[in-house]
Amino acid sequence: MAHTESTALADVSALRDQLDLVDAEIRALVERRRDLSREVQRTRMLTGGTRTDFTREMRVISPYTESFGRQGTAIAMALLEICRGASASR
Ligand SMILES: O=C(O)C(=O)C[C@]1(C(=O)O)C=C[C@@H](O)C=C1
Repeated sequence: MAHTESTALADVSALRDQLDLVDAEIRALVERRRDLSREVQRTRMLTGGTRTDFTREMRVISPYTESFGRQGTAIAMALLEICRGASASR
């Protein structure tokens, strides 16, 4: 059955509501990831280690690249930057 224009607009609106919910879930997951990541970083630094572990970062990035290609790499790198904090330099 063909959609009328108003039905199509209502469908788009309902789908956008779902997208908004998914985006909110993603932001909550990023915050949770950041908290866990900072706990690991704090623990490592308390025992004399560095804030960053680039070998681990490569392992974090790899599955994102496998799933989403170049954009996956970019997502993973942005996530790591958020989780490290802007001031992290080592
Ligand atoms: O897994 C660690 O060792 C972390 O410190 C967490 C994390 C991450 O957010 O995934 C953050 C910084 C490190 O450079 C590597 C990974």
